[in-house]
Amino acid sequence: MADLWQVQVETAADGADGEVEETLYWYLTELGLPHVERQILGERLVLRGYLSGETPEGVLQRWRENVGERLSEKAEIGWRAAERRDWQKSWREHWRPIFVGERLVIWPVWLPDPPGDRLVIPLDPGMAFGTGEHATTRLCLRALESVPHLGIFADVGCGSGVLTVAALKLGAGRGWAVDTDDLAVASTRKNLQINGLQERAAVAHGSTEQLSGPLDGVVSNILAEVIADLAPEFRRLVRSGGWGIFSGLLLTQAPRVVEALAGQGFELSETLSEGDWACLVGRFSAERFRSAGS
Ligand SMILES: C[S@@+](CC[C@H](N)C(=O)[O-])C[C@H]1O[C@@H](n2cnc3c(N)ncnc32)[C@H](O)[C@@H]1O
Repeated sequence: MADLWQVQVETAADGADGEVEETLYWYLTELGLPHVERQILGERLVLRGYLSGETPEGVLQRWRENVGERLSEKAEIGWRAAERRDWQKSWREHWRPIFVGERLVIWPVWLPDPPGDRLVIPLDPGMAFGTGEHATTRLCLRALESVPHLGIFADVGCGSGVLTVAALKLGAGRGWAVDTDDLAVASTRKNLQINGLQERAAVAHGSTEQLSGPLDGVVSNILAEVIADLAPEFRRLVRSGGWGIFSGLLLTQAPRVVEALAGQGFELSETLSEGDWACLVGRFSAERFRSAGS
């Protein structure tokens, strides 16, 4: 078994085809790649990421067929066995500080001298998703900045823990972080420790079944279908008037997810977007939920 798989997608670098790049990022995220490196080599754009070596090669083959159905003419797709140290080296070379919203900066923990005029989130995400490189993470961070009272919250699908750490630094009192992936749970614990916040958040393996309310709010950056399926759970957990921030979805998927959430009393106040990605921001209202008879 390979230590890791290095997955690489190559396409024309020509900017007119930004849509191809967006689509490729989407497919890479769906495959579960936590970080995607982007390099321009001459006329070619190369997107590269690393996946657990436990991923069966058949999964990669099926994935290539799916991508090929839409992009066979435009992208070359390949993978090879790689070692953990390849990933560590390339990751440290490529990941840069990421400035988000008005107040935050995500700072690779191994770099010196973070800026003094921002709330710094030193992070070592390891193999977990949540470096700030992906638009959906940045959208959730921007949305968190805008919530006046974060209170007690849950981060469902915490990945590296970046949203949990940010919410606590932005003034939340306490947090719960859950994820179905062991690597993410370990990464969130590590990042809470790096930030000295381990006493203010509880981390558990699993999903919403690990949580009980009432919470002041929930943030969840997963995938459109998962958020729609979890809508009744979010309602169960969040108090009336509490906030909700949901991402991991494309703008085209937003209406379906909004409908599922609205059925649980969620009132959308804003849809943030970056490229094709969307983030839903709103509150859970008691009235509509009760009148729906649930
Ligand atoms: C896109 S990443 C988000 C990571 C981080 N919160 C961020 O915003 O960058 C989604 C995470 O959700 C986790 N996940 C997927 N389905 C889940 C579920 N049903 N319940 C909890 N976590 C889930 C994945 O393991 C992954 O770590």
